[in-house]
Amino acid sequence: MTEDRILSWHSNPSKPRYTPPPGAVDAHCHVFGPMAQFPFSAKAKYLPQDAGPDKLFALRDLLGFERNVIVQASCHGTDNAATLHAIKASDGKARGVAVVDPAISEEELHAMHEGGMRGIRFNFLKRLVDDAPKDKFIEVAKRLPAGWHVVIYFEADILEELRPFMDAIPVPIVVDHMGRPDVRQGPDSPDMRAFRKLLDSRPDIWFKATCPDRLEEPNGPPWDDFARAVAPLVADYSDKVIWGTDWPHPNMQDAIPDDGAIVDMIPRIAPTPELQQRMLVTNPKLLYWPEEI
Ligand SMILES: O=C(O)c1cc(C(=O)O)oc(=O)c1
Repeated sequence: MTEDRILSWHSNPSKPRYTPPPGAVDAHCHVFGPMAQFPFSAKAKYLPQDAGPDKLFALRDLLGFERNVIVQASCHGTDNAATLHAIKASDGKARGVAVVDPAISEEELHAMHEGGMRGIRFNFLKRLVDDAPKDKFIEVAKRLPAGWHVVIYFEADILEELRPFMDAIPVPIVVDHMGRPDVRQGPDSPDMRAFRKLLDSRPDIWFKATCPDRLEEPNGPPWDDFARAVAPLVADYSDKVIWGTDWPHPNMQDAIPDDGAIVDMIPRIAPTPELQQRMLVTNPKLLYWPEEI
C-alpha cells in the first residue's frame, strides 16, 4: 500500500543552473527497494516508497553527474541487497557503502568488495537505529578489506563523546553531513570549531558538505545560513571534502528539497573551479575509485 509509505523526494526536480565538471561524483545518495524485490528491514524507522536505481540514474543524468556513491539506507538494515543491486545496474558508474552486522565474515566482506562496496557505515542517530555497539564497530573496522573506510553519521551534540571511538578507528573516516552542525550559528560556532578540531586531529578524516535542506529544515532555498557556515570549511579543508545530493532524502517528507536547488549550492560553498574539481572529482575518486588516480 504505497499510500502508507513515505514520499521524501521531489517528483519533478529542476535542471540546475550550475554544471558539474566532467567526472563529477554524487557521493552521498541512497536507494529504497524496490520493496517487492528488496523488502525493508523489520527494524526500519521509516517505510519509504520505492526509489530504485532507474530513478537514481535518471536524476544523475538530469543533474549532470557521472557517478554515484550509494550509501546503504537505514531502512534496509544490514541487508545490502538493494544497494548491491543498484551498483550492479550502474554499469560501473556507482560504488557503495554498506551497513553490516559486525560479526560479518571475511568472505562476505570480500564479496561486497567485488560488488562495489568500499566502506561501511556506523550510524549513531537514535531516531534511525536501535543500537550502535562501539566495541563491535571497532572490531569490524579492523577487519575491512584493503582500501576501505568507515562512514560515520552522528549529531554535533555527541561529537566529544565519540572522539575516543573515532581515534580508535584504524582506517580513514568519512563524516556524514559534517556531523550535523547548527549552521544557523555561523562559521565560527562551537559546533564548527569542534568539527574543525576533529579534522585537525588526524590526516585521514573526510567529510560530506551535504544537506542544506536537512541542516536548515524546514527552510527551502536559498539556504543562506548553510552557505555562510560551510563555505569556509570547504575552503580550509579542500583536500578532505566530498559532496552528494542525499537523494531520495530520507525523512525529508515535510520539507522535500528540489535537487536542482541542492546542486546550485555547490558554487556557493566551492566558488572556484579548483575547489569544485576537488570536491566533486578528485576527492571522491581517491576514496571510491583510487585505481584511476
Ligand atoms: O537524517 C536522516 O534521516 C538520514 C537517514 C539516512 C538513512 O536512513 O540511512 O541517511 C541519511 O543520510 C540521513
